[in-house]
This record gives sequence, C-alpha cells and structure tokens, in this order.
Amino acid sequence: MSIDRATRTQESTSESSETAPLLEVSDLRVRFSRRGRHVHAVNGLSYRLRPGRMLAIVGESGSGKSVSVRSLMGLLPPTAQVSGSARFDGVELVGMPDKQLRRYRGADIAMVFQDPARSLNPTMRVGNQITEAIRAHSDVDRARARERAVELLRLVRLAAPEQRFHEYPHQLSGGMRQRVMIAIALGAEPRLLIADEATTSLDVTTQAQIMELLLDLQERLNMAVILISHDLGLAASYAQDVIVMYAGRAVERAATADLFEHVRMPYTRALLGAIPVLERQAHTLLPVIPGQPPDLGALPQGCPFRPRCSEATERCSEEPPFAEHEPGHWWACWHPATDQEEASA
Ligand SMILES: Nc1ncnc2c1ncn2[C@@H]1O[C@H](COP(=O)(O)OP(=O)(O)OP(=O)(O)O)[C@@H](O)[C@H]1O
Repeated sequence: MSIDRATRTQESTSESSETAPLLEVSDLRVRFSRRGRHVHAVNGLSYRLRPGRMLAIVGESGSGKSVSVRSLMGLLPPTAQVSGSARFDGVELVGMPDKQLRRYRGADIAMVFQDPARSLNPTMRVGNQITEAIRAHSDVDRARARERAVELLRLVRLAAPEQRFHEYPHQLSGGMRQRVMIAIALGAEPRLLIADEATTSLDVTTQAQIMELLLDLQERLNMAVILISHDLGLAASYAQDVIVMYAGRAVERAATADLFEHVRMPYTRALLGAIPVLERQAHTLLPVIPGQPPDLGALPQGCPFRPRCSEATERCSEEPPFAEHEPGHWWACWHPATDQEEASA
C-alpha cells in the first residue's frame, strides 16, 4: 500500500502536536431509541483533531462513522440521544440548541456528501448556488460574492470557471459536481471540512484528483478535514491519522504510517489482509470479512469482533479497553498482533 505521503506527513506530527486541537471529541455516544429498542450507534468515541490535519474514520458499513460526525452538526433525527462531549475551538457542541448550532453548520464546519447530484439544486445555476452560500455566511454584496464564487471555482480547479458559473448541475460531470459541492462548502471558509464518502461514487482517477484537491486546500487554508470512508487505501494515502471503527466504537487509532506498518487489532489486520496486494496500489473498497458486523441493538458480551475473530479466546468475553498501548497508538484487543507476526503474515 502506498503510504509515502502518510510517512511524510507523520514526520510533522510532533511539531503539530504543539497546536491546540480544533475539535476534541470525548466519550461521544449516540443511541437511537424506538419502541423500547435501543441501537447504540456510537459507543464512547474519543479523538482530537488539529488545524491543517486530515483524520480518516474507516470501517465497514454500519460501524457508526456517519452518525458520529452528523451528531456533531445536529444532523440526526430526534430519536437520537447524543451524550459525551465534542468541543469545537473550545465550545461544546453536544447539547447546543439547534438555533445556535446552525451558526456553526455550513460555516465553521462544512460537510460534503457522497451524492453531489442530490445535494445540488438542479434548477439553479451552479454559480448562483455558490454565491448564495457565500452570502449566507458573510456580509458581502452580490458583485463581490460572484467574484469570490468564480475564485472558488478556480480554487477547486474547475476548468473554464467563468463559463461553468452559468451552467446547471446536469451540464457537469460527477467529478465537476463534486468540485462545485466543495466550492460551496468552502464558500463559508470553514475551519473543519467533513467529507463523508465524498469521492465514493467517482471513478478512481477523478477520486484521486478530488483527494489531491482536498489535501491541497487543507494545507493552504490550514483547514482540518475528517474523511469518512470505506476505503482503507484512500485513508492510507491521504490522511495523517486513522481511526478504525467497529460496532460503533474505535478499535484502533494511530498516525497513518504507524497504523499500517504496525497493525495491532485483528479487525484492522483482517481488513488489510483481505485486500490482494496488487489492488492495494489502487484505492479499494473495504473487503468482505467473513461473518456479519453485530446487531447494534443486541451487542454480544465482551469484544464486539469476537464472533468473527480468528484470535478470540475466553478472555474476549470481557470487553478489552481502548487504550494507548504504544505512544500515539491506541487499540482495544486482548490479543494484539506483534511486529514479528506482521512480518510473517
Ligand atoms: N435514524 C436512525 N435510526 C435508527 N438507527 C440508525 C439511524 N441512523 C443510523 N442508525 C444506526 O446507526 C448505525 C451506524 O450508522 P452509520 O450510518 O453511522 O454507519 P456508517 O459506518 O457510516 O455506515 P455507511 O457507510 O453504511 O453509512 C447503523 O447501523 C444503524 O443501525
């Protein structure tokens, strides 16, 4: 797997660890309750994110990735009960009234989703959609907002931005629409951009271009980025830190190069091991691991990965704590892999 970039960026870890975190999530929990049934979608998630860094949250479908970030933005249905803490620039988001939260949503914190075709207004020229986003968050006149919209289209590397400004979403390709969505998100000059499977529906070449763009913007604007993805290859190539989620909880977390070079958790190892070596060069979707993730409404006792884990023993009926076992490297497992095992795998 290509981790050159991760290795390079990891070198700056100690330097950036001096910077105060922009986002500090502690023991975040989300529970959906309906007719007496409780679904624990997020179970005690904690992480810190500094400006100018990209954190990837990866895991199989249903592991709680999207719910965890949507809960920060107040984008969950009323059946969701959110607890714990998420401090953005020192301000607590959990429990903040929606009216107040709206000031952050789309402004300081912006989100880009998987499906730009659905997120864009089909009846409105793309330039006007960006102009509106700019004016919604800053006090500029229409002419200045239009200039800024063209600048943003140029920033997201859309060819012929003046011409594209006047086009409708259906006149653009999927990759171009995703660039427009990013331009809209950037219109408010967010300090945190959350990309939720934002490149999943794109072909591999366009996906790489969009990711390069995000990386460039992150560095130039000192923006923090959370990348939600099924795609381990994508995480390895672009993010500086990775959290692997399983059954609503973080099961392994480390700087990217550390995680991929010293995999500890059997679940992460299974995810990596199931990717054929040749395909690791390309960005591949998460492979299928035998068995199913557990029902979040009826979690097994102990480690939630136990029923699918080749290393499981009696001890795993007790839940392993998620702890920092090596500097900067966290995992939740009684039987972590060693470097020797990794080398012979
Ligand atoms: N509105 C809801 N009501 C009840 N349960 C929900 C609701 N939304 C999500 N969930 C539960 O939360 C779990 C986690 O969902 P989430 O969308 O965060 O997973 P994910 O890891 O992002 O997966 P995917 O990539 O498929 O979106 C789901 O398995 C589902 O059981």
